[in-house]
Amino acid sequence: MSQEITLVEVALRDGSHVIRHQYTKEKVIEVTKGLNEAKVPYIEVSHGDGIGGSSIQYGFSKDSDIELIRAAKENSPFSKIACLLLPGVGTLDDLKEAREAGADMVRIATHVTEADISAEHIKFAKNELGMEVVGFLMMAHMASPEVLLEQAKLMESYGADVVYCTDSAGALLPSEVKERIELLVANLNCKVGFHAHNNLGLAIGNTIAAVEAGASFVDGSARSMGAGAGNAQTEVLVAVLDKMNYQTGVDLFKIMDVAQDIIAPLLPEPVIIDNDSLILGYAGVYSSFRLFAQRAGKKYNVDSRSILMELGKIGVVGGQEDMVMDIAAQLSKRQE
Ligand SMILES: CC[C@H](O)CC(=O)C(=O)O
Ligand SMILES: [Mn+2]
Repeated sequence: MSQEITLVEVALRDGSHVIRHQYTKEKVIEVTKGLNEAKVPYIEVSHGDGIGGSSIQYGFSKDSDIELIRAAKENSPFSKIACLLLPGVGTLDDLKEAREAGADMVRIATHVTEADISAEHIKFAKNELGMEVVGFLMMAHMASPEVLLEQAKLMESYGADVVYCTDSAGALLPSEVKERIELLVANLNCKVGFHAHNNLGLAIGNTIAAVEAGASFVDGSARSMGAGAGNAQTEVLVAVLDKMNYQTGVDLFKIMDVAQDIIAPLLPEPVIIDNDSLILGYAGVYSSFRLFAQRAGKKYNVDSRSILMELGKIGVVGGQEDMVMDIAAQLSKRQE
């Protein structure tokens, strides 16, 4: 019997970074309808930085998370709706509103060494709201496999149904993915998931490495619509998994149509591995910092790659977006 793999489509959340969080209800409805026809099991809908992310720090949304989640749910007879929440960015009240608007699943995201801050949110989502809950450990390349496991165990102990190894910077190599996922699968009772970024051109390869190591949840974004060089491209992933005899239940032609006819026209430019995305993966920097570095580079007349290299050197993590301008200013002074 072939193994079942559950796919989470993230173009309506990770892809929000690509359009600076300007999704409208109408666009979300169009994409959601297409994904339902393609029989995608989960669709994640939120500001790129999770519910509550609409702010001066991360960029303001056009339509609110709650409106977008409600619009998706009302047009989603098949797919379940997921949302993302970072404790400290989104609150328990935000989560309750998201649940009332129709979110079936929440992914509680923390830096890879900070799982303890997810306890309250995971327990609230699971026990008070009756949601499916995922623990999402970001920037997984910054921790050893053993530390990742220790943090994953915490999330599992709070009640997470699935724990993800999240390669936020697209910095992991296939052997490193394999090592991490194997360790998680061998030592957790809950399911294990993997989220890739394609900055080193490894998103599909790393996702396959994760699946072969035992991950049963994987993320994809149609047309690779995610931060940096995007995620594992959903339609490609569906085709490859099918050739390998894994079952996703997703209709290949229909997901290809969503990517080409609905997602591609949304993109300001095709999502490719440009110089800045490549440096994200090489230096190990959060994928959503690419656009911040480009803006800071223009403002201070500094090569955005040098900004990203410096951010990688000092180990900047999600939530420290304001550091990008500071570093650009410092580099510009050094240039003078
Ligand atoms: C919280 C923002 C971030 O984009 C989440 C994510 O997709 C990642 O860490 O890769
Ligand atoms: Mn991501």
